[in-house]
Amino acid sequence: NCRKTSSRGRSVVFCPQWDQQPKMAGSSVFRPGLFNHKVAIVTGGGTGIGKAIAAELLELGCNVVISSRKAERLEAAAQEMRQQIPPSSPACVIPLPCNIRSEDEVKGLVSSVLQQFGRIDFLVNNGGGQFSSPVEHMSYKGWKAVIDTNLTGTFTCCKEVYTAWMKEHGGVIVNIIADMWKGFPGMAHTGAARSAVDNLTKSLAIEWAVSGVRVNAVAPGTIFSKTAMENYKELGPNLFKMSVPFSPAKRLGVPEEISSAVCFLLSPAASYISGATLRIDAGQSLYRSMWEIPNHSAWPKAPDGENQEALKDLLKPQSKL
Ligand SMILES: CCCCCCCCCCC/C=C/C(=O)SCCNC(=O)CCNC(=O)[C@H](O)C(C)(C)COP(=O)(O)OP(=O)(O)OC[C@H]1O[C@@H](n2cnc3c(N)ncnc32)[C@H](O)[C@@H]1OP(=O)(O)O
Ligand SMILES: NC(=O)C1=CN([C@@H]2O[C@H](COP(=O)(O)OP(=O)(O)OC[C@H]3O[C@@H](n4cnc5c(N)ncnc54)[C@H](OP(=O)(O)O)[C@@H]3O)[C@@H](O)[C@H]2O)C=CC1
Repeated sequence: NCRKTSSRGRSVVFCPQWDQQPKMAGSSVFRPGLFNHKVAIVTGGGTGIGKAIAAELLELGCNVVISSRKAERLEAAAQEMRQQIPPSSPACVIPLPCNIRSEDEVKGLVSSVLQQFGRIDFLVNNGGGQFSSPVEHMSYKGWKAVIDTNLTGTFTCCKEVYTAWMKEHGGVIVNIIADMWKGFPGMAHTGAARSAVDNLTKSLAIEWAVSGVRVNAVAPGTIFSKTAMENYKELGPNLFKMSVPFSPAKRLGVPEEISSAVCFLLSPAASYISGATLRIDAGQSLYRSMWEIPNHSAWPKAPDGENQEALKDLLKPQSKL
């Protein structure tokens, strides 16, 4: 009963929940059954943002494969999500462990999904992460772990899903990246990887248009979840608390604010959108950097001349300018 007729006689979709403020966690604003019989792989689908994406897809009737390294946590998340599926829904959720850093494991994941479901309509590359460290203290191994996960892992998942299914049948891919638009001091490895995925998204959107595959990215601002916070160990609570003033919203985002955008990009409502990156950050990327630069005199001096003299005058304690 979401369908209404507009004044021009067109059938439009109207969901009463759209009037609700705010959106309820665990309740999609999209039409129930929107993704009935579709099949999605959500990497990192057992925690945080990925779990919210998987739950919203399930609510919309999609069969969802959640995948990440830790099998037990994945199974527990799947059990929890199963409790929310109404008996009338055709949807199901299954956990399939896979480390996206391993090409063989990704190949295994894709072939298991095709064996079990016979199709893959959606791929959400959400699995990933990083640790905080200035570059000078970052080891080669640490840099590589982050690049292998966020960049190469995304490449591998995209390539395997495309060659095994989407090349012949079409599909939609959404890559989760980050707010790296001003660089990412303190987490330069992830900034470099996510920026590369932003570019990869555009290349794939063009290369795979011929197969009817749409490829987009979502760049979240600072999104709070317990698992995201725990990743940073004892630094976690402070990192997330410290981030609040840097959001124009003056609050952090939550995973459900990312999942609705991902569902939009996967849906027919986005049928003409490809190669785009949607920033979901309340404007954070347009605002202040969190990286403090202390006062210093290390910068190279400006060239001598009349402008430099005038500038010195301006900066004198009792300048008349
Ligand atoms: C001062 C900072 C200013 C920045 C402001 C921050 C604002 C708040 C944050 C907002 C943005 C949030 C973004 C998010 O993405 S939140 C989600 C976080 N979730 C995750 O990151 C989950 C997944 N993460 C991981 O699995 C790991 O972080 C990692 C990708 C690194 C993989 O780890 P894994 O344990 O699987 O890898 P390895 O065992 O192979 O280790 C490889 C080497 O990596 C180095 N390393 C790993 N962790 C650390 C660490 N905490 N500190 C320093 N170095 C680290 C290390 O060299 C590892 O090798 P060794 O163990 O042999 O030394
Ligand atoms: N929270 C935030 O503020 C932001 C998050 N992001 C990104 O969004 C995504 C989700 O993060 P979020 O939900 O917040 O944090 P979480 O830590 O809850 O999620 C990270 C997920 O990625 C999985 N993962 C990590 N490494 C691998 C791997 N090698 N293979 C497969 N799965 C892996 C983890 O599962 P497991 O350990 O079982 O493998 C976990 O489920 C991440 O890519 C994150 O970096 C981007 C911008 C901001």
